[in-house]
Amino acid sequence: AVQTNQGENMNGSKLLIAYFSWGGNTKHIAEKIQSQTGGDMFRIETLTPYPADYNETAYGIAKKQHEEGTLPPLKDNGDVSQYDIIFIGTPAWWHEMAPAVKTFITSNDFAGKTIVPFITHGGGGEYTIHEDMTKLSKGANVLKPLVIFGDGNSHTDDEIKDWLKQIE
Ligand SMILES: Cc1cc2nc3c(=O)[nH]c(=O)nc-3n(C[C@H](O)[C@H](O)[C@H](O)COP(=O)(O)O)c2cc1C
Repeated sequence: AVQTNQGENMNGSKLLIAYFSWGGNTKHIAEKIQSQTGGDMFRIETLTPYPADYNETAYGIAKKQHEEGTLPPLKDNGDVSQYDIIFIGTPAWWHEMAPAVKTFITSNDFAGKTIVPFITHGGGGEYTIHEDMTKLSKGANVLKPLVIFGDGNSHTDDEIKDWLKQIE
């Protein structure tokens, strides 16, 4: 569900921070972005939750979904219609965005909107997630992603501040 804050700033644009997070890293970064922008928050969650066990999730379900290109159903597809700028956060899962994020993007209309990706990873970096989001979100302007290893470090707040300059 959408948590409403002021939701509006950055020259009157309405901001949404949508993210998927299994282990908490991407959630942590989403919260940092929220505290600097005041955007509304939306947590992307699959209808069937992933198991808490790493191997079961990573090598079982997520790997299979990656190989088969599955779009897992979500608890709530969200609604981006009232927003101008949508931050989309994902962990790198098997060299791409998490399947739930694909479902979120393909079940919303991003035409004419701005997407600002943020990615957390375990050492592999951003892969082709920027290009993949551009292809999936037909008609959106997809800006430069923020790319964070794990849940960040003591420079992360400054990095977010610099990265946000592209939308000011
Ligand atoms: C299913 C799964 C697949 C992953 N695949 C990759 C990968 O391909 N490359 C990488 O650098 N890290 C990979 N990781 C590590 C995560 O991207 C990293 O820990 C991320 O920060 C997790 O975000 P979260 O805590 O919000 O879920 C994977 C983790 C999981 C659970």
